[in-house]
Amino acid sequence: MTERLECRCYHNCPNGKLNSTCPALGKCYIHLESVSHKEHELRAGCLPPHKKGPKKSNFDVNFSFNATFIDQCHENVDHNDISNQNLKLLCCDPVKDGNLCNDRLNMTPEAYVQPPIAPELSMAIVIVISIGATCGILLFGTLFHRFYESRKCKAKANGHGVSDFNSTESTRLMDTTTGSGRGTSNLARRTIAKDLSVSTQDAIGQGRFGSVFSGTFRFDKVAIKYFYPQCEDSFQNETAIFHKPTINLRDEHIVGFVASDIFHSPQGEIKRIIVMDFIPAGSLRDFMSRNAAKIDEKHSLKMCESLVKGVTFLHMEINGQQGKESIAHRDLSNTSVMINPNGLCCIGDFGRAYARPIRENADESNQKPVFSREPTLLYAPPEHFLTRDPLRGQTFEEMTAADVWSMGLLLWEMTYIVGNVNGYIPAYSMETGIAKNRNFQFMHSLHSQKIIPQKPQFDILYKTTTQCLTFRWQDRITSYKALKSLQEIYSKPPA
Ligand SMILES: Nc1ncnc2c1ncn2[C@@H]1O[C@H](COP(=O)(O)OP(=O)(O)OP(=O)(O)O)[C@@H](O)[C@H]1O
Repeated sequence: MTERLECRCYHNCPNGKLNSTCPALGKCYIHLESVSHKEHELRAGCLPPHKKGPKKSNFDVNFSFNATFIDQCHENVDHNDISNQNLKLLCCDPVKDGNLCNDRLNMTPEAYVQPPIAPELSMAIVIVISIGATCGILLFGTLFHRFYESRKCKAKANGHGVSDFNSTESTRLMDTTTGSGRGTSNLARRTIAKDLSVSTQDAIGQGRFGSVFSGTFRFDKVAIKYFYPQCEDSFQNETAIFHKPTINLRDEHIVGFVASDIFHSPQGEIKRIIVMDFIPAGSLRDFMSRNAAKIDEKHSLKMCESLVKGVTFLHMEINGQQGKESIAHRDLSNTSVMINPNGLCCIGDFGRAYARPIRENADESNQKPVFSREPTLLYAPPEHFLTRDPLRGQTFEEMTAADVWSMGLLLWEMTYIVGNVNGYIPAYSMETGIAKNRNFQFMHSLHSQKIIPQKPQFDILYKTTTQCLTFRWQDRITSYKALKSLQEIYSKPPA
């Protein structure tokens, strides 16, 4: 009785089993394919009997195996046909080599060869890389442009290149109106647009970051600040502060925020506006320049107290539903403080402000991000020029101490004006002369001399003022302490 010969089969058995045997009609094979460096797939099974003739012989489809492999196991095989270098096939003849001969075939995987990339795939990779490179160049270009624009903004902020009111920028802003002459014309076309009207004639002033117009919003008189396109970060910062749900800045000492908006002008330019309460008397500088002779001791003290109250309110963290985060203003000056109809100070311009999140630890080492916008140099504290590393962020305590310095200079201005026949004298004017000279280098050399403004005639607040004007920020009193000192002074009966 002749023995019925079989081959070992893995993954390719006629009975569908994983590991079994199959009837050996021809040769037995093992087949190892390396899928990667680590993964190798072993198959084994029976090949159909070899037939001479066309390469792709009609063998039993039950084996579902590629005819190319059959040829490799017979004498007429062309081994150069094997295109896949990660594939190895060995055969044995069960008639000569014995039953289940492929069990004894030994095959180890060879070093995995990275298969060549198909031309379509390489084309796809080339396209993806080209698109990526183009996007990268465009992105770089955009970033460079924005960096350049923000440098321009900073240059303006430092007092270089601030155009006067007939500048191109102003003209462009005016172009956004219908230009119908007197009367109002609608500027904003979206969200707040239907309620806002502004006249081309009603320009109030111009700062480093935008131009201010007066207008009406839902029948209330408002001031509308149009930010220069390159000063987007100031607009974003101010808008973010007023829109933060954790900050409620409704207070008599803060300029009321009405709305902010971004829209396209009819010329397609992007306009960023902040609408705020209109303050008829304008800034502290405007008010003191126009009313120097009228400011007496009583009014001076009221103005000083209201400023200190405003700064204390900003610095204070208030818990509860109507609470607020601690805010450092970081750009207090004679133009960011306004004078309300009661003749009291209210603080505006939050383009450089920083709000400390309520739960944040007051840890001094907790450095805040560096802001690109420069403060108003005259009111910036000495450390801004002498010791600060511009690449290093500040702690929140340094920021509030900087506010206290600026507040000290404003207290000095509001007391120095009393009885001063020369009218309004901004801080350090005697020392720095013409305003145009006040660049960074100038302020650096001024503060290197450790000069603080001289004692005014009306000197009741001078002690508190000097406690705000210490050269080491760590030695300055807090705004709250300044408020307490002022209230103590006011409570004393006149001598
Ligand atoms: N809410 C307002 N009501 C009335 N006038 C305002 C109001 N806000 C600003 N102004 C006027 O517009 C001027 C320009 O204000 P803006 O805030 O643009 O710049 P600034 O504070 O003067 O200077 P900078 O922004 O460069 O520090 C002010 O000096 C003030 O006269």
